[in-house]
Amino acid sequence: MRPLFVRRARQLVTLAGSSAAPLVKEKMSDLGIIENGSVWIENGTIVAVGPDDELVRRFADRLAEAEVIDAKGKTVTPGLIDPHTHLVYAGSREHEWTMRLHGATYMEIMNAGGGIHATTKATREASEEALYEESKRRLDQFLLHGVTTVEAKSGYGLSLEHEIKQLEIAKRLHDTHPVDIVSTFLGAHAVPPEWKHDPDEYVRLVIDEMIPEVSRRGLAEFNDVFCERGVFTPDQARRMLEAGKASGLTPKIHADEIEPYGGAELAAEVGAISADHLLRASDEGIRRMADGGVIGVLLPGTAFFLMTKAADARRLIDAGVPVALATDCNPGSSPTVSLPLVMSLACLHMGMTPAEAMAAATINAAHAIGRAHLVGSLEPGKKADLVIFNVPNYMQIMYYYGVNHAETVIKGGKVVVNDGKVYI
Ligand SMILES: O=C(O)CC1=NCN=C1
Ligand SMILES: [Zn+2]
Repeated sequence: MRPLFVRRARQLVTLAGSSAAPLVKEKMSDLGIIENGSVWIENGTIVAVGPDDELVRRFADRLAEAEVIDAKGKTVTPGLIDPHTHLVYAGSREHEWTMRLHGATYMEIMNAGGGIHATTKATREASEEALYEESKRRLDQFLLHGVTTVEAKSGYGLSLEHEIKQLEIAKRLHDTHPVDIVSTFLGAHAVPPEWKHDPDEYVRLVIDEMIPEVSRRGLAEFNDVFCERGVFTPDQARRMLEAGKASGLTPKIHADEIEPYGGAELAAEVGAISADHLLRASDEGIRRMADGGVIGVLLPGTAFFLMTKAADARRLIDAGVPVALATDCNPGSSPTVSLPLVMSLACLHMGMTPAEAMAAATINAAHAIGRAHLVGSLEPGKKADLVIFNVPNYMQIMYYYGVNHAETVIKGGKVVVNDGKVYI
C-alpha cells in the first residue's frame, strides 16, 4: 500500500496529547492546531504529524511513491466520533412528531403505546436484511458527515431473540462497513407491552437471561439503562447495571433526560464510563460525576427536537466533568446523523465554545466508548481516520451551520468519501 500524504491543511486539528484521559475544563480548548499542517500515513496508521515543511524534509526520498491529497486552504480534523446512537432500528415516527408539535409529550406518546414501543414493533417485524439495509443507509450518511466511529445500542428488540438480532446486525455492519461500530446492550430501554403487567419480571429476564447471553456471545462492550420516571427506577437500573458489570459489560446510563431522577448519582455510584442526556441532572449528581471521572455525553439535538431546554454544558465543564457530544440518532427524539449540526447546537444552546465542541466530538467521544487509545486525535501510532472539511478553520464547521462541510473522509488510511460521495 502506498503511503498517503495529506498536506498543507490551513488548520490541522490534532488534539495531540489527549489519549491518556478525557479532556476537562480549560483543557477541552487545547486542540493542538498546526497551521499549514500535514499527516504522513502508512498501512492505515498515522506515522507523522507536523508542519508541512518538516514532513517534506523527513520523507523527501519517499514523496514520489506517496499518494498526495492537497488540503491547502482547508481544515483537517480527526474522524468525528458519535458515542451515543440507536443506529439499528426499523420504521420512523414522523406521525408522533406532528403529535408533539401539537402539544403531546414524549412520555404521553410512549405511555399510549407509541414511542419506543412503536419502533420495537417495527424492528421485531423487520427481516434481518431489511434492518441491515436501513441501518447501513444511516451509517453511509454518518460517514458522509465525517463520522468514522459510532456507538450503536440495541434496545428496540426487548426480548432475548430480538435484542440479539439487533446486536448481530451491528456486528455485521462493523465487519462490512468502513465506519467502526462499538456496541451497547440496551435491553433496559423500556418494559415491553407483554411485560407491562410485571415490570420486575422483565428486569429479571434482562439480568438472568439477556445480559449473560449477550456477554457470552461477545456482542456488546457496554450495558445501558434508560433510568427515568415511568421507565426504570434507580433501584431497577442499579441491579441491571451491576449485573452487566458481573458479566464484563461496562455501565452507561440514559440519565436525568426528562426530570431529575438520580441518574447522574447512580452513574458515579456504579462507576459508569458515561452518563448521557443530563438535561435535568442535579448539582450533587454532577459533583459526583466529576469526582468519579464519569464522562457526560450531551445530546443537544435531542433537546432541540423535543423542544426542551438543553443540558447546561457550562455547569458540567466548570464542575470538571469531561463532556462529549453525540447525535442520539433515533426515530423518536433525535432523527439525525449530523454530528456537525449537534456541534453547532452545543454552541448555540449549551454555551460550549467551538473548541470545546470539537474536543467533545472527537477525543472525549472516543474516551466515552473506550477507544481513545485508537482514534479521536491525530498522533503517530493512531488509526488514520481523518476528515478534510472544505472550510478555512474548524470554527466554520459549526458556525456555517446546517451544511455538510465534510469533503473527504479517510478511514484507516483509505479514502472512503470524496466530493461528498461514498466509495466503499
Ligand atoms: O425514543 C426513542 O426511540 C429513543 C429514546 N430513548 C430514550 N429517549 C429517547
Ligand atoms: Zn439514547
